[in-house]
Amino acid sequence: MEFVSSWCNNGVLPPSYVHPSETRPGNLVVPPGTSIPVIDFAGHDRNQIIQKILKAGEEYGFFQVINHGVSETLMDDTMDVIKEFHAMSGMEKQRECSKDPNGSCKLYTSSLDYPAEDFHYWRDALIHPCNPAEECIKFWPEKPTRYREVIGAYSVEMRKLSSRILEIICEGLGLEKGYFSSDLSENPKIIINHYPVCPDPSLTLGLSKHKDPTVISLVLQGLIPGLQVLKDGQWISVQPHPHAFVVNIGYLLQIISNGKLNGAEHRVVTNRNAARTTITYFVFPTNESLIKPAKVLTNEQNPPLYKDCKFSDFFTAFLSRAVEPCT
Ligand SMILES: O=C(O)CCC(=O)C(=O)O
Ligand SMILES: [Fe+2]
Repeated sequence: MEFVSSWCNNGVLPPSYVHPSETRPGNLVVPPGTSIPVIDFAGHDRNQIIQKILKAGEEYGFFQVINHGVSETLMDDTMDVIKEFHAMSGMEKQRECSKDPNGSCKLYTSSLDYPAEDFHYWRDALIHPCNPAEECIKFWPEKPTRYREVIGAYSVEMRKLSSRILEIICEGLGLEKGYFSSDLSENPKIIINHYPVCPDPSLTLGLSKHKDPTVISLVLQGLIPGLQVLKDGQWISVQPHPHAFVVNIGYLLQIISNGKLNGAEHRVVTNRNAARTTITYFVFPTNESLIKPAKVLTNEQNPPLYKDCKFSDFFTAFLSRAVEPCT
């Protein structure tokens, strides 16, 4: 199993990457008009921001934030470092991701279960934990030389920004203060996706339709489009917005909000002219966390739509592609 980036320059899309006609993107032109809300954190008062986030979470399960307080220099440095990482040779990447005997840094191609796939995905990826920093960072890559410094600083900022967004959602949903600043957000992970230039984007995918198994996810997607969200049965593109973060309601928040917020399905299409590299901060709970609809959001008229379930069980069901775990 070789990384796509190691052989993609031969200009051929191997048959195992050609997806069936029902799931391949085909026509890559997505309908204009419906666009994912862009929320300006500096432009509104707190109540307006709460309302905008809740509305976007209900209607799209996605929104973008601008003027979020994260330094643009750090965002640019992060983009540079992740591109440099994926530009290294396969052997070098393997070596830099093998420092933990327990395998906490996972480098892979397509999905975590390549041998079981019917069709492969046009992407290489690295995922690793980022909290607590002092336990994780010593296993991260040391090449590119600034990896630990930059991704370490980036993780700190993502923890702050995700907590801020979750506090807003907490208040908007009427949950008790600090609901998410608990075991529900204690095990965040960084995932770095790389989608090389692809000879025929109409036939393949970078990532198939999925919901994230997270509370929320924060994506830095750079300037190359590729991320699409399923809205009312149609794929719409998440238009790149310089220095914005794309925020995505995960399936866990859909459960906790008892279906009020929508863990939206999304996918990634590839690009014929430009490679795309993205970094996502996944807000994950600890394995022992109990995932369940918040009590204040259920009553006789609104019975719980999901069963209580331990995060580790949810995740196992999710990986086995159970369509709606915890129902
Ligand atoms: O690369 C992207 O734009 C999104 C990646 C994503 O959806 C994921 O890693 O779950
Ligand atoms: Fe995702």
